[in-house]
Amino acid sequence: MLKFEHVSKRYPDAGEALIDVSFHLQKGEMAFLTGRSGAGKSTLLKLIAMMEQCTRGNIFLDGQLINRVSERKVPYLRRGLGLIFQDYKLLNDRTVFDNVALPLVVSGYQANEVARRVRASLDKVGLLGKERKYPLALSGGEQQRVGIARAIVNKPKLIIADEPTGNLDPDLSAEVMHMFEQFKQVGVSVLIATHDIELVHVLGYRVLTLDKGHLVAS
Ligand SMILES: Nc1ncnc2c1ncn2[C@@H]1O[C@H](COP(=O)(O)OP(=O)(O)OP(=O)(O)O)[C@@H](O)[C@H]1O
Repeated sequence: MLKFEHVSKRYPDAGEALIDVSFHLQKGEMAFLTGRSGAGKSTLLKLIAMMEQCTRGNIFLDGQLINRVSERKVPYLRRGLGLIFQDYKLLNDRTVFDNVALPLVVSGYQANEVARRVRASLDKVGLLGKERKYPLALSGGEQQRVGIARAIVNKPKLIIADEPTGNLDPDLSAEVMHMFEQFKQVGVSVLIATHDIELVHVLGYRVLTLDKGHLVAS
């Protein structure tokens, strides 16, 4: 599903953020990405999200080479990805429904299909009754679930999450992880960057560890 082959990334005027990173994440596999601050976790996720380009190596997403794709193709390829962020990145002047609907509207879906899919996504994260609320009227855990509903509404094959539980207490973090496990069970691959070593060990999934840009455990 996701394959890194000897991937390196150097930012202009900065050192190497990733050095010769290779790994393969299978369909329906869930893994954590850990490492100290500055180890390169966010950089690795940005390469997958096509927000940055690697300087060496190849990255395959579902068999397609995604480094060096033309700008025109990026929105199309991103539809196969669900992106989740620590700070939710919701539009606070739009309702929960509109936030979740956004990727579908951008993709040009008909209104009735949008409504059907948004409700299905909100149902999966347990927020069906909150469609008309605005994000700031929700708790942090609920806002993150809106972010998750938005990430899955396009039925992605791979979910990547950058510190998704960073702002949540342990109970809510466990709840969010449980949701990821449910996606995994229906064949979605999930890669989660986190500092929360305790949570990683409790759950017992594969751990990819970065140290100063090198993948030291996978
Ligand atoms: N846009 C950028 N321009 C220049 N250097 C950058 C940029 N983004 C990251 N870096 C550098 O690349 C290295 C890896 O950073 P990255 O953000 O990927 O690490 P991280 O493991 O996600 O850290 P954190 O846990 O603090 O988010 C760091 O040395 C950082 O300063």
